[in-house]
Amino acid sequence: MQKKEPFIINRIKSVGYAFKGMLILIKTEASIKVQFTIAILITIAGFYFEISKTEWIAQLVMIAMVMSVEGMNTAIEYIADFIHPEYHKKIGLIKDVAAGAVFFAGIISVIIAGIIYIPKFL
Ligand SMILES: Nc1ncnc2c1ncn2[C@@H]1O[C@H](COP(=O)(O)OP(=O)(O)OP(=O)(O)O)[C@@H](O)[C@H]1O
Repeated sequence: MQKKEPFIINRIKSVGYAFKGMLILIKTEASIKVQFTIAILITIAGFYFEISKTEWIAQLVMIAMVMSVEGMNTAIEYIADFIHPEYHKKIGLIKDVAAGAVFFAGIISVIIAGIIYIPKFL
């Protein structure tokens, strides 16, 4: 029987796997690369325009939201391609719906960015 590893070792390993997954997303996924670049630029803008604490919270939540949902979308695409690499209407629907979820987060983050930054130019 395999010896059960201590809880803390198990948790540390899980964080390691999650970190590896995050690096894979940033290094290999074009959409994540674009979103990561936008996240850096908008963070620089946050410092430049000295946005408020509430604006920082809204901005950071939206960065996390978009990148997390995009990561999940990528995982769904990987599963879809693994279980059915050939063309199938249902796979198309699954991928479209997963991409649609990212779109929700994307639209809301553009609106929030507008609420934060448009008044800085008026
Ligand atoms: N196996 C398939 N069967 C049917 N339609 C597919 C299939 N693979 C992809 N599609 C269609 O092509 C679209 C793009 O799929 P793809 O896997 O290329 O995602 P992507 O463009 O890389 O997405 P992202 O930019 O989020 O990474 C899907 O939303 C779907 O409409």
